[in-house]
Amino acid sequence: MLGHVARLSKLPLNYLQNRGGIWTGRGERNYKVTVVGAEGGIGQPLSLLLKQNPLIEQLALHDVIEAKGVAADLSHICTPAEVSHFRSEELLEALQDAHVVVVAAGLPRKPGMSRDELMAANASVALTVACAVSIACPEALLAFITNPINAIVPMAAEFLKAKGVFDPNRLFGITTLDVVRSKTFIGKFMSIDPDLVDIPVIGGHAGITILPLLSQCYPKFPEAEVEELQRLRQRIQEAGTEVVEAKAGKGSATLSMAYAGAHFVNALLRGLDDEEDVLECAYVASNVAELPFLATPMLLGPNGIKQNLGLPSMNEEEKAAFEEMLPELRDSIQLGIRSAQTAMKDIQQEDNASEQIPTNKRASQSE
Ligand SMILES: NC(=O)c1ccc[n+]([C@@H]2O[C@H](COP(=O)([O-])OP(=O)(O)OC[C@H]3O[C@@H](n4cnc5c(N)ncnc54)[C@H](O)[C@@H]3O)[C@@H](O)[C@H]2O)c1
Ligand SMILES: O=C(O)C[C@H](O)C(=O)O
Repeated sequence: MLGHVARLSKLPLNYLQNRGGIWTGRGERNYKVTVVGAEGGIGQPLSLLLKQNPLIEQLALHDVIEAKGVAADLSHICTPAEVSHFRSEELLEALQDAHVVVVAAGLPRKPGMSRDELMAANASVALTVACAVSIACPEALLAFITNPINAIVPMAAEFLKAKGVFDPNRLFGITTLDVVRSKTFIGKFMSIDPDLVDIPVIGGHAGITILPLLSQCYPKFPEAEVEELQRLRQRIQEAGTEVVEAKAGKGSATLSMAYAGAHFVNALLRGLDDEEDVLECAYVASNVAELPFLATPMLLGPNGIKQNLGLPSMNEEEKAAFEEMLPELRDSIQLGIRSAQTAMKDIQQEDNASEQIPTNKRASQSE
């Protein structure tokens, strides 16, 4: 027991100020946040948590399912954020003037599915949002929860590039849940408050691409058997599947994801608010390693990413695990880029086809 006290006593004096409780912003600015997929398993609790964020002045809810009831319900909570709701066809209005757009729209996994298998259903959802953002609020910070994160973010980037509005500092895949889980499982392992645990999680957001760097954990691990650490890492990597299986066909993590999403959105807002030292891990466009997208720690600021802190130190075993996951991550990135290119080709073909229809027929078709 005293070993833990000794380790805790090595924490810096300002450590408590930096703890990861959800709301730590100074609340000096008022922001608009749009939640896309607000009616869903994640969207509803995420919106509940965001309604309590003092940095948010306007909380816009959008879903293809009418979000009127959820909006009315949330609007009775005695916090300043004004809640509005938008119907399926009102996405652009929902996004108008948004500072942060968080996307929780799309299908969740069922037992036995990989995240990449969700691409068939979720690519078009994510492209729709990326497209609307490029029109309504190209300067907003755009953060995807929608799976497969490893492919969705590269796809959105490719699409935004084609639209001429891609800013690598403003596009994020939210991997905070991997950090939240790491803190929780490590806290339990060390018998300490999980919020005291600080650990970088790099790579991506699926299986072995989720790489918690246990060697960089603070507080440092007690002398643990290598096998014990490997078991801990595997549990973090498979935690999503643990929830999918426990829910037995009724979806994937929603409440813990809402917590993680609300934490990440708050970090983005604190960055916009120019708060110092806002440090998070996220999956972003990157040139810190050989792959063009990677989750690493970064500092957030008024324009999104202020500084990508790059690859943390790794021990030999972690370096090997990092190398081992690169091919899988590369495949997902390519899947994303290909999906964007195919979608853009399809859109172009449709445009060309409609241009070839004589004007009088086009008019009668649109009637
Ligand atoms: N990044 C992560 O760590 C993480 C964690 C958990 C879940 N997820 C992913 O989040 C996504 C949502 O999960 P969920 O459990 O909330 O699913 P859900 O089915 O409960 O909710 C999804 C919501 O999105 C809405 N929606 C679908 N298409 C839309 C569109 N085009 N525009 C607006 N809204 C649309 C649906 O109507 C629904 O309300 C899934 O893809 C899941 O895999 C990611
Ligand atoms: O596992 C899933 O499909 C959902 C999410 O990515 C998670 O990690 O919980």
